[in-house]
Amino acid sequence: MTAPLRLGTRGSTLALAQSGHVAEALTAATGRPVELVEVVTAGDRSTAPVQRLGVGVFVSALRDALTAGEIDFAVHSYKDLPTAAAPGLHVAAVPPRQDPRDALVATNGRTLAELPPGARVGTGALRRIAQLHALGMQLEVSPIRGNVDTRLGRVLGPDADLDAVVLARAGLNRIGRADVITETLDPMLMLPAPAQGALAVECRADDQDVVELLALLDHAPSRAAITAERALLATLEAGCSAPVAAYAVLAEGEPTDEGDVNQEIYLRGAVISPDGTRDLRLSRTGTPADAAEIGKALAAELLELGADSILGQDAQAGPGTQQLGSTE
Ligand SMILES: NCc1[nH]cc(CCC(=O)O)c1CC(=O)O
Repeated sequence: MTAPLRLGTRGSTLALAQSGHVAEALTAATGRPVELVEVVTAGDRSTAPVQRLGVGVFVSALRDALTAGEIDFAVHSYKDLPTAAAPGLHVAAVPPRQDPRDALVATNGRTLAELPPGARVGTGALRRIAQLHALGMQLEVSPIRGNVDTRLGRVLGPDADLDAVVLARAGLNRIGRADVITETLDPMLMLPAPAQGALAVECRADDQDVVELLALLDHAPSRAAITAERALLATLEAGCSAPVAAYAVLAEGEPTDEGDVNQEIYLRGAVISPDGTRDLRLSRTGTPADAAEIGKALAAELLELGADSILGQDAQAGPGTQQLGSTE
């Protein structure tokens, strides 16, 4: 009998759901048993705002366990991965992406448009705070954090103190709570975080057996979309901490003269000041093979229009808004 592959995971409901899902898919594809190994990260132990901690805190303990050989692979929410490459590690699979959109969970079944001026909306991510302000609806946006259940409790629990929260639809789907969503937000209004809804399955780069097994779970269109979104983020990120959003979709483009089907990638990106008063949004189209170049080119266009001054403005806002990883 083959020894089970060890999959390192955080202990949160969301992480366990994601890891369990990948474990099942891998066993189905390879026949290899997978064992879950729980790893406690600094992010799980702390209650400080994620903006201050940086999302890297959720990731580093898993990466340390990988490097030390305590586990064979790990599953991350891709949007929580810093854009800097991790030495010696390799994202061997990007499984089919879940719904990347953000979702509103409001009291009394309300949609965003039904929230009155002064309504209290909770969210932790600067990207969401900025876009909520940019709507000009006089919403009172309060920073919240905690796991998905904690955040839902701010609206649905006995001690509810908010009118609504904004969360990733993918997270709610994965823990079986999509039923509480009162509106799925249009990406034109609430552009998702780069790589939202996607998973990164990571292992040691030199662990050839595991690299090959995990590659069976890779979904090329999802990887192309994430590549474009993260190239945009990485290009804008140089020392920045401002809200950056990006969303790429793959679609069938115009057929070639020979009648071949042509895949096209459509990337939309945004940089918004935290108070919502400066809001740059652009898009760009190309072929999936050029995903990274499209992301870089769109970032360059945003910088040309002044994204750097929005990013710089935010960097001067003080330690409370300093970021160490992505803005989520
Ligand atoms: N911010 C934390 C986080 N990291 C990943 C998800 C779930 C969605 C995903 O996998 O992209 C969430 C929750 C959320 O943003 O509401």
